[in-house]
Amino acid sequence: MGDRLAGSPGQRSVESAQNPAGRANTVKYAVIGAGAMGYRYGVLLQEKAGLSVDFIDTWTPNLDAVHAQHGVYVSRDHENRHLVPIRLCTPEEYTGDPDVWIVFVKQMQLAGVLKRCAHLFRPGQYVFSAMNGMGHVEKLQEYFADDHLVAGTAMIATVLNGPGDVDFIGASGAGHMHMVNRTEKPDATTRAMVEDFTAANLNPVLTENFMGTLMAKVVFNSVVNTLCTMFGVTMGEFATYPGAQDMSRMLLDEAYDACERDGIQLIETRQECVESVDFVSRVGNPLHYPSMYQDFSHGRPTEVDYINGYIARLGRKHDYICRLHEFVTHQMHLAEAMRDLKAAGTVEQEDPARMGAQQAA
Ligand SMILES: CC(C)(CO)[C@@H](O)C(=O)[O-]
Repeated sequence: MGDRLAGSPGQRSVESAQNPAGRANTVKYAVIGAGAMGYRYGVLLQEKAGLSVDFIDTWTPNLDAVHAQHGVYVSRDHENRHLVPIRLCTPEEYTGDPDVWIVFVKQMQLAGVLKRCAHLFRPGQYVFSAMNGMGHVEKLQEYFADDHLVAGTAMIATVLNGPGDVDFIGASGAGHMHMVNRTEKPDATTRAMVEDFTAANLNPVLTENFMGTLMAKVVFNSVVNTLCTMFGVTMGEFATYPGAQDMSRMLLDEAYDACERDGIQLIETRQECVESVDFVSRVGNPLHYPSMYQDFSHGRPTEVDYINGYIARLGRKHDYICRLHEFVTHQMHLAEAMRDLKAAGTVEQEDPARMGAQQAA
């Protein structure tokens, strides 16, 4: 274990020692992006796997809250809210040299955050990210070589209640994730990460199909994230609609057609994906509002361009027009635009009295 990060040029050697959880493992992690998923990965690696984890963030209210309360408040399914001490600072304040960076930043903020962290990146360090959507890999490649880049997906629901306050949705050990090397060739460090993520109860599955793994999650999110957000419903509420599976199948078929034209072999069949959307919505996370809804309801831009929009662009690349995904992308942007107009007071709020008068007329 001690030499698992040593070996090839530019790689580092990590001393073998027992960590507090009694495992022979001294990999140091640092999380960039202390939001919902960043907290979930970092806190679980720290608490369950007993590993050293630092957190870096750029959102001042989050930094202020964590410093004032000396940690992050963690709940599970809205219960058992307790304080977990963590080390959190800005990229400019950070002086550590982790072995593996874990990156969870919103797609549209990633380039700026990586630029602020650039002085911290050193040869030999690995990067891992399981962000929603597609667009992050190219940005990470600007700083990390392909043989030090591990991507992934997380079927793990988490909500940031506010600065320094996170809610892990689902029972301990519920949910799972996939990991895949950019080179599609797992190495010793990747296997060590799998071991750490397993100890952290994140249930990782290692694959050797880069695009097929990442796109399987993008197509999943292209259904539940976008539809739940547009209609302001939980995943469970969506699944109760009798036409939910038909809608899933329509969006998924088009997404699979685009992927196939690009030579991407998804790790799930179309039918498995329809069933996965249904199962995760109905059984896995019925009470969860997907992360896109959390952005939308807090007045932030959504990641739709990196999910449905990405699928649509993939199709266009092969002269295949994903009409549903293009339309849904527009609808989501329309919803964002109308939300912003209402917030700015330039669109009349619904007036029940006026509505009644119109109906009577
Ligand atoms: C839908 C989801 C819960 C799947 O893990 C997650 O991707 C999310 O909230 O965006």
